[in-house]
Amino acid sequence: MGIQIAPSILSADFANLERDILTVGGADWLHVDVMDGHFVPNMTFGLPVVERICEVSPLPVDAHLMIDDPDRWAPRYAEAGAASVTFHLEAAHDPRAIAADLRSLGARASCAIKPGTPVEDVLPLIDRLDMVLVMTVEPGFGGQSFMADMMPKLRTLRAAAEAAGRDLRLQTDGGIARATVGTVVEAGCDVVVAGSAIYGAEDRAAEIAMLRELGERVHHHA
Ligand SMILES: O=C(CO)[C@H](O)[C@H](O)COP(=O)(O)O
Ligand SMILES: [Fe+2]
Repeated sequence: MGIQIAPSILSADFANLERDILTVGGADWLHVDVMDGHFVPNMTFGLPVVERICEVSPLPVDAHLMIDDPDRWAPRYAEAGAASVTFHLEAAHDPRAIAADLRSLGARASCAIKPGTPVEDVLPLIDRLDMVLVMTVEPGFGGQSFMADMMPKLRTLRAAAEAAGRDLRLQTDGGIARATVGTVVEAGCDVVVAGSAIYGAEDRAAEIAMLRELGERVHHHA
């Protein structure tokens, strides 16, 4: 299996979302950041907008929910059409129940941890999850610097998934660009989110291809 690229529309032009969604069609997922102004100090959009994004996107939608009360809201994003739904462990009351709800709605279940959250907190859940997101910035904003000190979390998760015989995807989000994609893939990441690196590029399709190539080079040797 190769690596997957997930452009984050946080760095798109929100007045021209459909146009900007269509410029990243060569990727694998469309990464959609939902922020509620409570769990993170920033707001984006909610269910009605994500529902329309799912209708116009040629790529499967990877919803990253930076919101309080995912127990209540995460299943709604699966119903809205997201193929993968990531909730934050720090906000979840019953993460196992959320994961089960998402899967029963036909979505992939994914759990994210913030930089300050130990990887040990998510390890007991990996048999219920399709993906774990290791944040490589504090969630809330695009364009921040990559935190290389999160790489041990990826190594621990990759080893635990292998030991359990689990086909677990590992995603990283925040500060990923040409200079850092090899670092995350080498540590075990196979789903790479990039916002400013892709949307800030003059040729977005070429940037996606470049990130994929740089990641694959490391992936095959890892
Ligand atoms: O979840 C996020 C921020 O909380 C975004 O997905 C992330 O910001 C991507 O942007 P960049 O690649 O510019 O760091
Ligand atoms: Fe994100």
